[in-house]
Order: sequence, then structure tokens, then C-alpha cells
Amino acid sequence: MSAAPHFNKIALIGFGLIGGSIARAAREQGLAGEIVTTARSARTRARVAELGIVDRVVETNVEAVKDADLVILCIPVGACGPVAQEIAAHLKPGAIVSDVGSVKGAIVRDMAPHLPEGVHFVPAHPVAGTEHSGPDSGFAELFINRWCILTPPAGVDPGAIERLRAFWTALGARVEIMTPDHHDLVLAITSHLPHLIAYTIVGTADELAQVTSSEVIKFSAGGFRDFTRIAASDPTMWRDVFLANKDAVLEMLGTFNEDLSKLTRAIRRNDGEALFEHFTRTRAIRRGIVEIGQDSAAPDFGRPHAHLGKKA
Ligand SMILES: NC(=O)C1=CN([C@@H]2O[C@H](COP(=O)(O)OP(=O)(O)OC[C@H]3O[C@@H](n4cnc5c(N)ncnc54)[C@H](O)[C@@H]3O)[C@@H](O)[C@H]2O)C=CC1
Ligand SMILES: O=C(O)C(=O)Cc1ccc(O)cc1
Repeated sequence: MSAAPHFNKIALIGFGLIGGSIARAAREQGLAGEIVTTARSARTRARVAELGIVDRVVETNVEAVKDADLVILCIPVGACGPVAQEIAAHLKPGAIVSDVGSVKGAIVRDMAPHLPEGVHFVPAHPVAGTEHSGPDSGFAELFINRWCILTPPAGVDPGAIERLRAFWTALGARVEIMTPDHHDLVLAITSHLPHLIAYTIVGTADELAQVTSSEVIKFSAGGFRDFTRIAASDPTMWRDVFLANKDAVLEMLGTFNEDLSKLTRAIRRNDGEALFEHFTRTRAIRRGIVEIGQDSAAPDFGRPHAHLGKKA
């Protein structure tokens, strides 16, 4: 494993769940001489300054990236293209420019054309998070034992990729490299579709509750309760994810709808055998995930997010 890297200046564009977690972890691990972040509103800047995690919080993205060796965009996917355009002329030659967006193809298409020769563009996606957002939601342990996927475009300096890999490794993550398109297909089924299903089912239950004046929320135990957590995720972030990963999500939705139809038919036909077989197969999949230690969103750190580490 490569040694922990050191950057003279890290610039974080956006200080929400992910930016705030990177700042906390990078500071704890001593990965930066200086960490500078942006926050758009005066209120958030005041709160970030009060938290005391970063060295400076500034108003403009241009000011933040000046002389930075590592620039990470920690903002909604749809904002990355315009911000890349805004900062392009102010980036230090040799700087590594990265992001944390949940979609990668659109990020590469939106950001790459703006970035000048001489900066190293290495997109990244830490596959770790919660339903919370904003400057208070981050925590240093978020990335421990979670994957971080890098999707460097062809021709990017291998040294820059290795430096970013070492950065994420130092934050506790396991790093894997893949193409943006492969990333988007895999994440469409493992992350994006589950969020869409949660948004759907919570909305459906709410409508039903209103129409029937029934106690859906009161009796929301077990499965439904888990869906409400996911469906509480940030609306701006998820709007951008579905618009940016439209093709892969629609492809996975097509397959999902076919499989849902098969289960619907099995119920209608009282086909207990088909239902039992299907549930047995999915139970084995879950048990396989648990065995290889991929079951929890984060270990139990005894903090407000501890529920994420709960074992089944
Ligand atoms: N929330 C999660 O669980 C995860 C999120 N991601 C990705 O991380 C990125 C950030 O998400 P979070 O930290 O959760 O969001 P957040 O809502 O907690 O923070 C986003 C920050 O970006 C700022 N921002 C929004 N538009 C901006 C713009 N045009 N210019 C400058 N700043 C802007 C907001 O003011 C806020 O401070 C997203 O791209 C998301 O897809 C990746 C992994 C997990
Ligand atoms: O809160 C949860 O369960 C998540 O799934 C968090 C999450 C959201 C978006 C990502 O791109 C990665 C992880």
C-alpha cells in the first residue's frame, strides 16, 4: 500500500455531507498543509468557521482553488460542469482536480472540456453516505472500509491517479478503478434504483394514507421504515443523479419491471413455489454480502449515524 500523501493545499468546493467528511478525515490524518472550502451562503460560511475543521472558508470557488494541489468538487452532479468552467482558468498547473459525484459519465462529459492542459482530472465516487446533508452532517469515519471508485479518462498521468488513490486509502477507503460507463451501470442497480424505489413507495404509502385516512406512518415498522430513511435523502442531489444517469437507470428499470411482473404473476396464480424459490435465492445473496463484510453503510461509531452499522 502506498504511503499517505501530503498536499500543501486542498480546496473543497462545497462543505456538505461529503465535503465535510473529507475535511474532517483529511485533517485527522494530516493529509494537507491547508484545507480551504467554499460555502455559498453567509450563514453556512459562519457555521463552517464555527466548526473549526478547515483552515479557511471563502466565498468564491475561484478564490478557493488558487494554488491548491488538490481540488475536489463536493457538490451536486448537475453543478459540476458550470463550476469546472468557472475555476478552469484559476487552477494551478499540475493540480489534481476531482469530484465525488454519484454519476461518472456525465461528470466526465461536463467537466473535462473545460479543464486546461496541465491539470490532472481524476473523477471519484466514494460509495458511502447517509440521508443527511449540510455542514453538520459529515463525520471523519464515513469512508472507512467503504469503496471509492476512480474513473480516470484515458491518458491521465498515472502518478496523479496513484496520489488520489493514496489519498482515499488514507481516508480509510478501498479504491477501485473502472470506466465511467461501467460505474454508471453498476451504480444504477445498486444505488440509484433502490433510491427511486424508496422515493416511490413512501410517496405511494403517503397518498394511500391520505385517501384512506389510515395509520400508515404510525405502523411503519421494518421494511417501510428503512425506505423512509432512504427517501429522506437530498432532493437536489437525487434529481441530478437521475437526470445524469438517465440511460442506465431506464435500462435497469426495464429489467426491474419485468422481474416485478413475474412476481406479480406468481402472487396472482398462487404460485407459492415460484415465490419461495425467489425469496430463497435473494436470502442467499444477502448472506453472501454479509459474509464478505459489505452489509453495512458504516461501522458503528457510537454516533448519530450508528444505525447505519446495524447488522441484520
Ligand atoms: N449524500 C450521499 O450519501 C453521497 C453523495 N455523493 C455525492 O456527493 C456530492 C455532494 O453531496 P452531499 O455532500 O451529500 O451534498 P450536501 O447537500 O450535503 O452538500 C452539497 C454542498 O454543495 C453546495 N453547492 C450546491 N451547488 C453548488 C454550486 N453550484 N457551487 C458551489 N457549491 C454548491 C451546497 O451549498 C452544499 O454545501 C453529490 O454529487 C453526490 O452525488 C456521493 C456519495 C454519497
Ligand atoms: O444512505 C444510504 O444508504 C446511501 O446509499 C448513501 C449513498 C448515496 C449516494 C451514493 O452515491 C453513495 C451512497
